[in-house]
Amino acid sequence: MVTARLEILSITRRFGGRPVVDDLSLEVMPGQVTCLLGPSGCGKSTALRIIAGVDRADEGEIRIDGTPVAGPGLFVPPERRGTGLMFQDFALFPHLSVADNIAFGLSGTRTEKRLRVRELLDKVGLVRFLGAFPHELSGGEQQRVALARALAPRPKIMLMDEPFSGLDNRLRDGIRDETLSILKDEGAAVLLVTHEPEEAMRMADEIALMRRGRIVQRGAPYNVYNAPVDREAAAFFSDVNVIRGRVEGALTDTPFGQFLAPGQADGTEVDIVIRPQHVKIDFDRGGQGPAPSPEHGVWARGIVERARFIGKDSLVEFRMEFDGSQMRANVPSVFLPKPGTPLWIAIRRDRCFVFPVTDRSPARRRAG
Ligand SMILES: Nc1ncnc2c1ncn2[C@@H]1O[C@H](COP(=O)(O)OP(=O)(O)OP(=O)(O)O)[C@@H](O)[C@H]1O
Repeated sequence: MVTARLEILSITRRFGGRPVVDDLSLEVMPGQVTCLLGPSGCGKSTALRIIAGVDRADEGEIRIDGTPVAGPGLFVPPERRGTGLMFQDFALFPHLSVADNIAFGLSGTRTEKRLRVRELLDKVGLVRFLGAFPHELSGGEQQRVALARALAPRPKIMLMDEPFSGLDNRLRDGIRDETLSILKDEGAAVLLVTHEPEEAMRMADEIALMRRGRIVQRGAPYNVYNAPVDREAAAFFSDVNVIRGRVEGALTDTPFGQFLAPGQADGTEVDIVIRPQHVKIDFDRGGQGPAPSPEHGVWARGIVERARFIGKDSLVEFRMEFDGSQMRANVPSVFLPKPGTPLWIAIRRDRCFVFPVTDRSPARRRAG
């Protein structure tokens, strides 16, 4: 069995008595990218800072290649942990050339250093900037130099905190892909902190979804997106429709007919959650209903309240005839029906998630 490069064992960090990182455990294997994903303030950066060794946990242990580097009575300083760091403000040293910036943390002979700098600049496609100074480079180019600098000493673990957030939107996708391929090439274990689900899905082999200091779900991006643990996890990745119902005999009534709520006791309130991109719509055909198409699922009638153009899609909002609840559909080809238009809406049961309502579930939105 391959040993995990990075093992985080039950770390807790409190500020003013409040646990900001709360009994968090995680491991990252060599060559794997794990994204610590969560909303602002959930404790991601604090966790990363503890792993880097720039902060200390109150409890728990950290191991690198099986060797403890932090734990009760033990603290290995950051520079001896063999980790590469890349933070949001990846400031390069302004008075050093690109080559000297990259060579900064390197040991070895001058020739060895020169070769490594050259190899990395080749990887990030910036050999021509070898002698340039940071202010002569664009934001994207500086970011690539920062990556080269972090990778230069061949860290076994790369810790990255929102490394792309300072970049222009148009640059970001390209640089993310390029960074990913360089990281894979170097074989480092990567832990990347982000609050953007798209970034995590694009970069990660594994997503660790974090909330209020804890990891609530871990898995491949596909699984975390398609099998969320609860309503909040589903809603973190996209806007969601929520149909609230009460269970009677393992069934709950919805505008789309009865839904199974297996394992839920009578009287339990449940939320049926579906993403707007999984909602289909069809015309009313003079009151005759939609054309039968079992692949689209179960149908219900709604009245258009609003339709908005949102780039390549449009977002259509409905009020359901059944109970006045609201639903939204993302329609891929731009389609802007007028308010008041009756339309049919279909959802597939296998695209819906059913969760019992908890104290934290906001109430269903109602029209009017
Ligand atoms: N040194 C500190 N002293 C007191 N509170 C702190 C300290 N560092 C962080 N916190 C608090 O801990 C919480 C988590 O902060 P952290 O930066 O880890 O969150 P985050 O998930 O990385 O958020 P963001 O994405 O906004 O950076 C916040 O409420 C923050 O105010």
